[in-house]
Amino acid sequence: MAYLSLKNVSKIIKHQPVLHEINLDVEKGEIVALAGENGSGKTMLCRAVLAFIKTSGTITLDGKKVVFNEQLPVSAGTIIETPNFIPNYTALDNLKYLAAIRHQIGEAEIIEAMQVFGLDKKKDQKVRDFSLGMRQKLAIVQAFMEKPDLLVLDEPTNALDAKAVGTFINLIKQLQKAGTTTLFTTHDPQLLSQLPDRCYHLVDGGLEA
Ligand SMILES: Nc1ncnc2c1ncn2[C@@H]1O[C@H](COP(=O)(O)OP(=O)(O)OP(=O)(O)O)[C@@H](O)[C@H]1O
Repeated sequence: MAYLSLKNVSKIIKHQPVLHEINLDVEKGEIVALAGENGSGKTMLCRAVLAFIKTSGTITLDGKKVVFNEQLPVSAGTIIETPNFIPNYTALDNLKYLAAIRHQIGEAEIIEAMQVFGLDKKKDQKVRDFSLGMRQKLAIVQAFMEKPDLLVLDEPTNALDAKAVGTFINLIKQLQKAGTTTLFTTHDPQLLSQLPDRCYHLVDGGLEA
């Protein structure tokens, strides 16, 4: 069985099908991209995999069922839409606050993760003074800093400059070598051509290879 498996996953909101009979298998360590027009269902699909929304059909991770609103069977790092940080906290304190939920990593590991985008130099700056791109980099750092088994990243390179997109591509490929599985959405043709092992298009809630 595939590491991440979706079987006939559908979601209807207000009589409108937003996900339609989605079947998708992702092997452990694969990098899979979801592309598609605005409103085609990419974010919904990410939310379904993360158990944030109730769907019909079956989603499994590592052979275990994903159940709405319950803890996922594997560790997951996520970016879903606009990253939410506490504006009056520094970048480092925001990450420490998040890391305190699982108690898996300490300050040294957090700062090491921040170094990927050079954010260690900005660690004592309050997030309210961060640019959009800096916030996005911080969102990527919070997603991978605990080295989760699965990354589900909704438009991870939004607001990133070309150099930072390159850094992101290298990062995800490095994590892949360590066994991380990544599902991400994007509108960025550069990212689509350079990063994923496989790419799917969503059209009106349906998946096309
Ligand atoms: N709370 C909601 N109530 C009703 N419809 C919703 C709700 N949230 C999302 N939708 C609808 O679900 C569909 C899929 O939305 P989704 O956010 O997954 O699109 P997307 O592919 O991520 O788009 P984008 O590229 O703009 O981020 C859209 O038609 C949207 O209007």
